[in-house]
Amino acid sequence: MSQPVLKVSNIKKAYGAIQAVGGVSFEVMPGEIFGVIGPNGSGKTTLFNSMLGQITPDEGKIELNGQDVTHAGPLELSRRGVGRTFQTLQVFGKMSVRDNLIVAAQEHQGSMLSRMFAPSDSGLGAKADALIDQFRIRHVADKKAGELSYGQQKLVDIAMAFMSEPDLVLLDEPCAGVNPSLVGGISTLLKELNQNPKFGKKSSFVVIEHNMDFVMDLCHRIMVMVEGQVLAIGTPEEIRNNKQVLDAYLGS
Ligand SMILES: Nc1ncnc2c1ncn2[C@@H]1O[C@H](COP(=O)(O)OP(=O)(O)OP(=O)(O)O)[C@@H](O)[C@H]1O
Repeated sequence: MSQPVLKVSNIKKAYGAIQAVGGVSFEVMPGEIFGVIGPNGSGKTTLFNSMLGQITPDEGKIELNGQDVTHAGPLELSRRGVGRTFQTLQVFGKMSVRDNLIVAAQEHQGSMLSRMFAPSDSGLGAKADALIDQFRIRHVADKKAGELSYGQQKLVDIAMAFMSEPDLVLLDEPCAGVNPSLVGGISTLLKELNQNPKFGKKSSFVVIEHNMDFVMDLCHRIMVMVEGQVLAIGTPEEIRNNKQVLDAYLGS
């Protein structure tokens, strides 16, 4: 059996008396799309921020491809192959869509100094163009990102995470604020990126999302969190039919 891309073991994080995450463990396998759901305040964001090096857990271990990254910061994690999208848009509104993608990859590649001496786009333009086609945003590639609709900006935001050819992409509410008519398109796109990656390298995804239809349709396995604990991990079918999940979350 292959090694997990991500292995999270007994992560705990408290804020004063609030145990935001109270001992969470799971594994994400290569090529897997793993969903994290749970009611507001169940600890999803705290867990995500631990995996992204933005907060240090009080206890537990996080391993990426078998390496301990529990204390790695966001930049180191990015260099080790972790891409991310944010709940709120991170695009530069005054820059073109294409330049946003190029800058996202440069951020990943190195320091300001190394970038100053690098050729203008270091071959990243071709990569940006490939993603622009895959994301079907060619018609807006030269427009300022700030002039695009929110849904289109969200697509640019997601594409930015794929510029660094990540092993693992953490998607924080990719459907938040997106017009329901676009949600199906995002799901199709993510499945396509998972099955037929543009750069010949399969990524695993961890997705936090409140839109249940989207999660059930997209994810191979889903983890349900309640009050900082794992209530269940299973396939969409198993989660849909789990009585505890229905009582604690889906049925509410
Ligand atoms: N920086 C912080 N300081 C104090 N308490 C916090 C902090 N961040 C989160 N919490 C608390 O930890 C608990 C878990 O919050 P968290 O944001 O991780 O949940 P969540 O599942 O992501 O919620 P949502 O779905 O609303 O984003 C909540 O009780 C929250 O109030």
